[in-house]
Amino acid sequence: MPSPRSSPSRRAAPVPSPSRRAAPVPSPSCAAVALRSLLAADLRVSRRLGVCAGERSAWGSARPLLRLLEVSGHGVPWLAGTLYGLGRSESPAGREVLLNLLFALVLDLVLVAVVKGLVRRRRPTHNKMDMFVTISVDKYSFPSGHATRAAMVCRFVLHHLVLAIPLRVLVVLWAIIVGISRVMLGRHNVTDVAFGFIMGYMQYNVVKYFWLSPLNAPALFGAWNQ
Ligand SMILES: CC(C)=CCC/C(C)=C/COP(=O)(O)O
Repeated sequence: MPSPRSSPSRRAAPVPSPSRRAAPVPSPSCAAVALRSLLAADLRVSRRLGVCAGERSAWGSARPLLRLLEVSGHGVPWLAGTLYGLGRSESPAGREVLLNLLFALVLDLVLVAVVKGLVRRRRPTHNKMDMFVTISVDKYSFPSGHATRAAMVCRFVLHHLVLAIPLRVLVVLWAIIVGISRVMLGRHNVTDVAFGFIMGYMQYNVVKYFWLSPLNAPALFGAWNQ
């Protein structure tokens, strides 16, 4: 006996009333598709370029050298060196430059922490978290703090130090290599470093705009010059 359930009339799907039909899924915008493709390509390329991500990686033997570069662009040596220079400086002009460099370095740390905290992009999965002195937001990778610092310091040094051409070239090369090494070490994706360079470059404009001098911060410089 066929069960009543299998009768064709009972199995026909009910036609939903117009008000109960599922809402159409909005198709992603062109910008969203482009962004998703860019990020997917970024992850793929960055993984390939992470050739020093571990001792056993393709270029693992170069890792100690790249970690040295990592320290050269780290906030601690830059802050410590600037404070030391400020303590030793005997010329008002030198003190002015170093005080503004200190302001630039602190501004960089704050802005990078804010953006990292907002974006919360995780570091690449192939990164080994064995970095020299980090703060809590450094578990995030966007933007690269080394890239922002390198670009900003590079502009700062080129504007305020009188250097021979070979040294100027060396400063620019250092900034570029610090950025590239972040991807090779597996610390960052390419877009973290690219955005970091742009952000650091623009941060220098902020430092230039708010340049501290005896004219606009007489109390600061007056206290120092006594
Ligand atoms: C603790 C201090 C003073 C600075 C932290 C510097 C640091 C670890 C930045 C992270 O750089 P990346 O974003 O390039 O990995």
